Amino acid sequence: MSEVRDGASAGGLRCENIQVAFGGLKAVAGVSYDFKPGHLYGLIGPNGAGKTTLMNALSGHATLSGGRVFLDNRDITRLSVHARTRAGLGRSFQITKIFSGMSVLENLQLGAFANRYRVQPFWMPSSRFRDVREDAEKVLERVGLTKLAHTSADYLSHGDQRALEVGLTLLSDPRVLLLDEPLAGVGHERLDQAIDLIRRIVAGRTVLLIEHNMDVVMQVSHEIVVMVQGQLLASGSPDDVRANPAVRAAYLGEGE
Ligand SMILES: Nc1ncnc2c1ncn2[C@@H]1O[C@H](COP(=O)(O)OP(=O)(O)OP(=O)(O)O)[C@@H](O)[C@H]1O
Repeated sequence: MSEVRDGASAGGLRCENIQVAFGGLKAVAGVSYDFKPGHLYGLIGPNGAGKTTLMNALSGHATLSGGRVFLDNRDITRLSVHARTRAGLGRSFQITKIFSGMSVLENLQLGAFANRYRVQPFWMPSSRFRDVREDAEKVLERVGLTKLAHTSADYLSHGDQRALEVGLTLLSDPRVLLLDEPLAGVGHERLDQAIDLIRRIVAGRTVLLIEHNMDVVMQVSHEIVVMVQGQLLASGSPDDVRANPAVRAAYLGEGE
């Protein structure tokens, strides 16, 4: 487990009675939680439990049928995705948002440009802007992709694609980071490296991580939050959650 950085005063994310429905299906059925600054929360639960939908609700990608979201005690429920990003909330996706046909660095420059100027001018390469280039290069190094800067994103391994994806999220330097399966598809032999990367980039940020690999999520999280059928079943330290009979019955015991 990584240390909680002292002085991480900003980055509190709180949700109250979040509800998201798809037709008659209550994908998230009243979730309230207080995510404390600088802590890493592993969000786990069986397939279809509502984890991604809850993340979408927090990031503004899902329409709420009820509830409120607060970032540092500011009500952000009605803010757009972009306004939430500007307020300090970053989000990565399960399905990669990388542009094919562009290099790793070009992807980051495009993201950095959109982040700073909110539009991409089609008449001028974003690499011409020094601030954009610097933002991109800083992130490139942080996610360990410097050597692959000029490689086409199409030829990256799954692990490097995930690293680029996380890098795109880091461009806005979010205080709160929502990571949806950032290790999906990463080969066993690259897993330790990928975990190291996650640990490095999340230091000092508030993080909500969806991760299906139980060993990984128990290893990196300060606290585990368990969802089942759109609701919170339990939360607590990895050891407490692992030992919780209700969690074992509903989830961890699956397939045993
Ligand atoms: N856009 C959508 N339209 C209709 N139903 C949806 C939509 N998105 C999710 N659902 C449904 O909502 C429920 C919760 O889905 P969600 O993807 O949030 O679960 P999850 O816990 O993230 O699952 P997984 O671990 O498989 O990714 C599921 O029954 C899913 O089929």
